[in-house]
Amino acid sequence: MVNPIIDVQHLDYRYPQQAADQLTLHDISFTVMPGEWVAIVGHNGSGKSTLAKNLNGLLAPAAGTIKIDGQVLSEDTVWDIRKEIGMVFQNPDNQFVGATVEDDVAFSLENQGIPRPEMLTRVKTALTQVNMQDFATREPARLSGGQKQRVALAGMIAARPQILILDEATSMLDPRGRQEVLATIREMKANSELTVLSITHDIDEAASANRVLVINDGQLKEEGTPAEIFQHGEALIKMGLDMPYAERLKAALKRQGLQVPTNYLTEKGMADWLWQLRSNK
Ligand SMILES: Nc1ncnc2c1ncn2[C@@H]1O[C@H](COP(=O)(O)OP(=O)(O)OP(=O)(O)O)[C@@H](O)[C@H]1O
Repeated sequence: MVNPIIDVQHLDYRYPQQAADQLTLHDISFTVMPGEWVAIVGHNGSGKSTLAKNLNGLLAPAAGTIKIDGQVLSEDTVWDIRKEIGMVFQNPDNQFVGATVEDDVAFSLENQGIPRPEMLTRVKTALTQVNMQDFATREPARLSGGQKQRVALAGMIAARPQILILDEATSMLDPRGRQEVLATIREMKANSELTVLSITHDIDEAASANRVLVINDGQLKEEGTPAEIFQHGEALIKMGLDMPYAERLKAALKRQGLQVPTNYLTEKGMADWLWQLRSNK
């Protein structure tokens, strides 16, 4: 039997300045299987980043347990567990440690004791995958927000963690840049049993997941496939997601009296359905 790689049970979290009866995360339980891609959505301030920081021990729960790859997260295991988790934040500024882009991407590899020739290959490949190969000798601080996010992602690609947590990690990229990064992550998943947890407002990123968790007011409110979650239409906006174009089109056609498919369709799926409708006339 395969065990979950992430197992969260009855997690409560409170920030130090919060009163004893206040919680930022309340009774959150979920599991993620190895190789799964899970998106976490929810409106601003619902507790998604707080959850991500609990998962790699940056914050310590008030109650509940977190198991990563079978190990209970505690003061004793946190350093081992962090080696398995790569995290990319919305604002990667605080994550840069190297004087140049390539030094920065190499940093975690040096810590892992990877031999230099392999390190150089991995750094180069990772920078090429995120389209930053021409910036290898630049200073990370001088890059744009989107470029910084690409470099932070390259660091994770090179380090090859078992679990990749993306906290709004594509938010500063333009739509094409986001698609490129998502394609890179899909490729990484195809080549290894990478588990991805992505916190996002981006509908395409959420649609790339196998499963979506909806967090509201610090609680896990819903869980389902992207198709199940996207059927909520207008309620998606309350969940912190933008409604996909195909769903907006469906809603508009429905208002015109057309019987539209109830299952979730991509833009291509919607276009195919419209073609079929037209040829059946
Ligand atoms: N360091 C902190 N100290 C105290 N409260 C905090 C701290 N960081 C976040 N919070 C509060 O905890 C709640 C959850 O914040 P969190 O950043 O986890 O939400 P989020 O869902 O990730 O939001 P966003 O989508 O805006 O990133 C918010 O009310 C926030 O104000």
